[in-house]
Amino acid sequence: MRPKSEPEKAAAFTLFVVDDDPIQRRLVSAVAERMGARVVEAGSVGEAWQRLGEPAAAGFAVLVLDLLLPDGHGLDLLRRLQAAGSGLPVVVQTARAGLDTVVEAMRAGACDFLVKPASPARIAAAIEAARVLPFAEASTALPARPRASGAMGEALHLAERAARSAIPVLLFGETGTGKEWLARRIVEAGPRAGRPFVAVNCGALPRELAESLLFGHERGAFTGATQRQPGRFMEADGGTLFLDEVGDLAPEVQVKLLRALQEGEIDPVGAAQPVRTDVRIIAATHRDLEREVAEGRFREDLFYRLHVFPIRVPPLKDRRGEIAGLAEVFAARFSAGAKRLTPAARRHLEAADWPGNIRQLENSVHRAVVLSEGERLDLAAFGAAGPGEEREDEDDVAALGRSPLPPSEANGPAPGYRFSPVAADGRPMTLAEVERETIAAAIALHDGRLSAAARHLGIGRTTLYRKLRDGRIDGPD
Ligand SMILES: Nc1ncnc2c1ncn2[C@@H]1O[C@H](COP(=O)(O)OP(=O)(O)OP(=O)(O)O)[C@@H](O)[C@H]1O
Repeated sequence: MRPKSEPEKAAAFTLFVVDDDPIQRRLVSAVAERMGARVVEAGSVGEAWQRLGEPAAAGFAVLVLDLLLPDGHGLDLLRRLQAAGSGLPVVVQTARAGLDTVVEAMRAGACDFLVKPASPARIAAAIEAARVLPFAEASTALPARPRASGAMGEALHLAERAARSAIPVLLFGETGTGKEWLARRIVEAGPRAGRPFVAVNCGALPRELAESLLFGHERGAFTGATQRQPGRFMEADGGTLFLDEVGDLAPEVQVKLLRALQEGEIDPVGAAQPVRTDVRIIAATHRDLEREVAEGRFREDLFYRLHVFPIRVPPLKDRRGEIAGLAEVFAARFSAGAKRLTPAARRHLEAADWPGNIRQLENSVHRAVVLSEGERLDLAAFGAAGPGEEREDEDDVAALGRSPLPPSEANGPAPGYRFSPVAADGRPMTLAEVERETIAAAIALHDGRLSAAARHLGIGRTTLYRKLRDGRIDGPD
């Protein structure tokens, strides 16, 4: 519990600041002292290590650590602290140029980072967050020792760390692997739980409206702007903005996002003054952002800003141990607890490849729940397995004959395709738009191979060509 009453708020804590620059030390000390702290200072790795060995170090509440020190690197100190099992929360400070080392620092256990020159408000916020959020308390919503497989275990472990701070997080992984799901878990486990969580699919933002949808606009800022709109950033103020498919942002929006991340300020379209916001960014992408940078489609400076804490969410085929559990969770959810999978159905799901990952599994189970009549979700409900397979499960094989859909249709919607019949401006789509969206998704899913996309859509290649021509859908080159 955070203290609320005045006397408790003033209770002193000890801040340890390590920086070779006396002006920087003074700046941090002044902020901390205003927060009621006692400050201990050191100017080098050697001096810091010595102080940390003294009995008084047991009372240190937070360490603000510069990375470039005259006798070594702050990271080494951080690693030594971690190796020694110290629970001291560490906020690292770095010069603008050294941003790539921030990734390492966060991985080595730092809970936040400050880019010099950081404003007193930013320094105070980082110290406060580090101080009131001891690791154990912060991480209750994420399993401490995840039951997930190795690859997902690593992601959950990093997510737990990310939950402790307000730094940007970049989640990357195939579509449907649970990036948004993980973003929500990160937020729920941290100090922004219960505050706004605004999710934006950057890939679905119409280019000409993207800027004003994200950053807002003033009345009269452009033709049709009859009212002032706050934009998603302002909606997320105090909370979190989840930018899905961040790699799809147009270059002019990338510039504005960079500024928001760097300065904590946004420029609504047509506004005379910038607006300060307090928004934590969690971004996600299924693209190889490094390649996007190399090929000039994504700004390098923005990439480094977003990439301070990357977490890879592995595909479901590398997490087979989770499949049965997830399927049971979905079955229980969609049937209000009434239906369970048969062992054969579970084995079948575990063996499948799931190119659309958890979303595809979820869709399959949903469909199975709708199709099945009894309490058991058997192979037939999944439109699975020719007779001969899974013979040991008599009920399942017998049930195959009752499947109301042929297997190909019973496998769930196109893998990885998320159907959202709502246009970016919030109105229901027209049928033509739905068709365009579905075709575009199928083409994307098959990496631009039109024959495969046509087969997938159940139409001929010529029909697809015609639709591409008439529907103004961007086909591959
Ligand atoms: N560990 C999990 N437990 C339960 N449900 C999950 C889990 N991970 C993902 N899901 C569910 O799977 C579906 C897909 O997850 P999510 O939308 O987070 O994927 P994504 O990686 O963000 O996809 P995209 O890249 O297409 O946006 C969602 O309905 C989500 O609730």
